Amino acid sequence: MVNITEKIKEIEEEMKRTQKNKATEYHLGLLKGKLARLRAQLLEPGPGAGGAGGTGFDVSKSGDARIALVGFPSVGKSTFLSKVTKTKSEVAAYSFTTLTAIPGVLEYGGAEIQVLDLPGIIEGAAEGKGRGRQVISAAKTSDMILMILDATKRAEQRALLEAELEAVGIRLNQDPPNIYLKQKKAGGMKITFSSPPKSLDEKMLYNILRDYRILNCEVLVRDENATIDQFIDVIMKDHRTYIKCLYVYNKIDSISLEHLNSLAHEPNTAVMSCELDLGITEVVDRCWTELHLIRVYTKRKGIDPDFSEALIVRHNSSIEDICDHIHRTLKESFKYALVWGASARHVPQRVGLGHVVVDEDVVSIVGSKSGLAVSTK
Ligand SMILES: Nc1nc2c(ncn2[C@@H]2O[C@H](COP(=O)(O)OP(=O)(O)OP(=O)(O)O)[C@@H](O)[C@H]2O)c(=O)[nH]1
Ligand SMILES: [K+]
Ligand SMILES: [Mg+2]
Repeated sequence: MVNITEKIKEIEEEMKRTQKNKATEYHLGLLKGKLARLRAQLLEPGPGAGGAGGTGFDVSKSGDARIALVGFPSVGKSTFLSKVTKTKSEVAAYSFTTLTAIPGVLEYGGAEIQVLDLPGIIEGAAEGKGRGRQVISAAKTSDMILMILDATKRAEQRALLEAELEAVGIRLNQDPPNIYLKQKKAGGMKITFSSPPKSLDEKMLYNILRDYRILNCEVLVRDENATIDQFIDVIMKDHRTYIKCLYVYNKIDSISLEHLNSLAHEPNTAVMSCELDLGITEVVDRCWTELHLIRVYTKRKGIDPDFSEALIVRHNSSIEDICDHIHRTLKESFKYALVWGASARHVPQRVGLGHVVVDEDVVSIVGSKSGLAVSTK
C-alpha cells in the first residue's frame, strides 16, 4: 500500500517536472497510463491493499435512485439531510461529526429517493486518508452526487474535491468517451480515427496499449476531440464511473451579494442556506430534473388509472422496461400495451415492447394468458 502510494507520488512529481511540449507528450501520456493503473491497484481490495480496500458503507440501496452527499467536514451535509428527509443526522460545529453513512428518504412526485449523508472527506481521501476511501466508494454507487460546498470557504475547495473523486475513477458530468476498444487474441493492433484527431495520434495510442500489454486489439476513435486521458479511461473502463454532479454552495447567509451572484452563475451549480431555509426547494427540484426519472401510471382494463401510485422509471424507458419493473415474467405473456399521454400518437395508442414512454403516461399491459390488463399490484 505504502509502496503504491509512493510510486503514485513519484509519477506525479515527474509529471510536474516535465515540461509539456511536442517532444514530451508521448512520455507524459505513458506516465498518465501508469498513474491510472497504480490508482486502480490502490483501490483494489486484497493482499497488500490493506483494510477497507474499495468497499463502502454497509447501507443497502433502496427507493428509485440514490443521491450521495459529498463534501469537506462541516459544510452542512447533515443539516441538509435533516431538512429534506425525516431522518435526523447529528449536526455540530466540529469536523467529522458524521462518522458513517446515514440514509434518508426524500419523497418527490411519488418517487422515493435515497439520500446518503456521508462523513466529511479531506485532501488525500483517494489515497486512504480518513474515511475517504469508504466515502468515495459509497459515492460511486450513487446515481447522482450532491457536492456540498461551503460558500464562505476559499474557491479551491471545489477543485480539490473534484481531484479526489477523479483519482478514484469517478467522472463528473461527463459522457463515456466515444472510443471503441476491443481486445483480440491475435492480429496485432488496428487503430483507426473516423476523422483527424486534434490531440491524439496512432503512435501515442500504440505506446500506451503496449504499456498495458494490450498487443492485439481494434481501436476506433469516433471523437476528433478525444484526449489521452479519455483513451486511458476507455482502457480502464471497469474502474470508471460516470456520474451526474450538482455543486451546491451552502451557507450563503454569510457571504456578500456579489459573491453569491458569481457562485450562482457557475455551471451545474445551486446555492442555498440551510440555516435560513433558502434555495432548498430549488436544490431538490434540480436533483429531480438531473436524475431523469419519469412517472408512469398503470391502468387495469375498464378501471380508471391509479394516479396515487406512480411507477418510477428512467428517462427513455420502453414498455419492455415497464414490464420488467412490474414483474420479471410479465414480458413472456405480453401481447400489446395501450398508452395514453404525451408519447401516444392517438388515444390510446396500441404499442409493442419497444415503445418509449414519457413522464406521466398511462400504460395498460395486455397479456395473452389472462387477456387482462395488469397493474403494479
Ligand atoms: N451559517 C450557516 N451555518 C450552517 C448552515 N448549514 C449548516 N450550518 C452549520 O454548519 C455546521 C456544520 O453542519 P453539519 O451539518 O454538521 O456539517 P457536515 O457537513 O454534516 O459536517 P461533518 O459531518 O462533520 O462532515 C453546524 O454548526 C451547522 O449549524 C447554513 O446554511 N448557514
Ligand atoms: K460538522
Ligand atoms: Mg455530518
